[in-house]
Amino acid sequence: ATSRVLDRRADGLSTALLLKSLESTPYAVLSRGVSGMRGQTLIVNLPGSQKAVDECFAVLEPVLAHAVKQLQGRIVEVKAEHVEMQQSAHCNVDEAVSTVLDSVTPLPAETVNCATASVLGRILASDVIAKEPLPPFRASVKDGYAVRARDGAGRRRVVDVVTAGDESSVVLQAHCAIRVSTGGPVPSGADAVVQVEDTKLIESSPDLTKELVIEVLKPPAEGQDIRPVGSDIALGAKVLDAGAKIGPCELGILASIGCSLVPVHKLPTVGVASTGNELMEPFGAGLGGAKIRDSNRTTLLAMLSSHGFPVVDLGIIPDKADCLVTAFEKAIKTCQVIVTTGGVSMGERDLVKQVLTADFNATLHFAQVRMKPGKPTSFATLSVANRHPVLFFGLPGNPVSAFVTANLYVIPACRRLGGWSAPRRSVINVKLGQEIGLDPRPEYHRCTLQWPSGIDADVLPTAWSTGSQASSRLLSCQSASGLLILPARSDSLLSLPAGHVTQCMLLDCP
Ligand SMILES: Nc1nc2c(c(=O)[nH]1)N[C@H]1C(S)=C(S)[C@@H](COP(=O)(O)OP(=O)(O)OC[C@H]3O[C@@H](n4cnc5c(N)ncnc54)[C@H](O)[C@@H]3O)O[C@H]1N2
Ligand code: MOO
Repeated sequence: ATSRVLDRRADGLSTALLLKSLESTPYAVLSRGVSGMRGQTLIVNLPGSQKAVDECFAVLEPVLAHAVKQLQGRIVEVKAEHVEMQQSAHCNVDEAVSTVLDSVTPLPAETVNCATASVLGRILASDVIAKEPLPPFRASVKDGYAVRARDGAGRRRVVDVVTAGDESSVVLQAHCAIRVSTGGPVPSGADAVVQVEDTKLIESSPDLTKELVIEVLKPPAEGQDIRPVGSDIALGAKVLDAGAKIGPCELGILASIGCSLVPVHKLPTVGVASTGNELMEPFGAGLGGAKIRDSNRTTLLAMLSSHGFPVVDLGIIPDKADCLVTAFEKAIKTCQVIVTTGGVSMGERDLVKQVLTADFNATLHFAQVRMKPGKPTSFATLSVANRHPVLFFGLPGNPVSAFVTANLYVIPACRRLGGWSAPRRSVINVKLGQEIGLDPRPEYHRCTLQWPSGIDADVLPTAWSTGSQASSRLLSCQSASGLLILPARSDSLLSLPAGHVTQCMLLDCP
């Protein structure tokens, strides 16, 4: 009977009540209770016995207030509660990175002309097949003489000279030789090249400008010092795999077979904004009042550019909801990734998450990570019609926290969008050069690395702390080549001793 009066069923609620009842009696499977809404009224069927009602009500009670707000359309409060719930759920760094990467798929491919635009660092979206062989002709490996192997050792008449870039019109006859140079074509009729060191000049022209007769000192083998057509790259061979990153050599391979148009994954455009009423432009006039210079935007724009991603400077956004809304609306039009710093912690002006969830209906995936620095790091995705979802990183305002979390989350996410199959930062083992005290949170401790000299494979790089690790002290990142991944302090582990082997995320290589 209840089903007939419901506008909308709430089967999750009925299932939760059923599971509770099943703890007491297997007959609960026979329950026909339903739940749902009619207008602004929540209707719930509870079981018959008083004991069962008590048990089921205990399940209902914690969600009742939230359900009523939802029914009454108090959307802002409902969203704030969602944010709060997600905030209270700390995740660890690995879970957070996985959450980010699991919600990102590579951007589609575009064809780029590498003769006119840079494709360095881009990821190939499909295999590259050679449409030309290399070498395109039989090429000599040596400076010497093209000969017929079956003529053996002995004297040869020099009938022509071919330098690299030239072709000979002469077809080589028995007991003749044609002078060839490294990389030049081997004339037809010849099946071996004898390097000049294995020959002796017997006779020159009277003016000494031409070689007339030489002697081959050792009998040549067929094919000797000749690179057959396609011996380096065969026609139709796969030269680069989909997923390969284009570096200098890959670019050279494309050049060597004349492949100018390459399908690569698009790069995300990353917008970077700083939020905070206290911020002023960094390189402007002198400071006044309680203002500070905005350094985060400079750091993050430089970091993203140095990783090859196109960036948009979204400026400084004041701590006002309508300013954030306007700035995000504009940024969403051009950026696949939006990075803000500041305004994600517990302050009354920390509005970023509320604006994203309440005004943009973004999905907030996490808002707290068990790490130092970077605890209030937030990640949300926004669905946009007919487009890749927009990724939103609300990084903490502290300059070190912003730097570390951008390295940990933003760079891998941008890489995955750009087609990287293994976008995480590289982690290696290092040996501590000094004792390092532990923080109550797992810490990403900035360090310099001293690389071992010599060839002892067992010697690890030695890591040295960059000093005070305060989240506000950007000097701790200066010259840092890695982040030591340190465990949280416990009663039994207050510090790690010098010589301890620990993991280190490398900052100055992939
Ligand atoms: N009650 C609590 N307060 C704070 C908590 C907490 O859990 N409970 N967490 C602390 C942690 S950890 C961090 S990290 C910060 C992050 O807070 P926000 O992301 O909200 O950042 P702001 O409060 O806006 O700024 C923090 C700090 O950084 C300076 N800042 C901000 N933007 C810039 C910039 N673009 N360039 C240079 N410096 C910047 C800002 O002036 C503040 O000093 O919250 C703690 N508080
Ligand atoms: O986590 Mo905060 O980033 O310590 O400073």
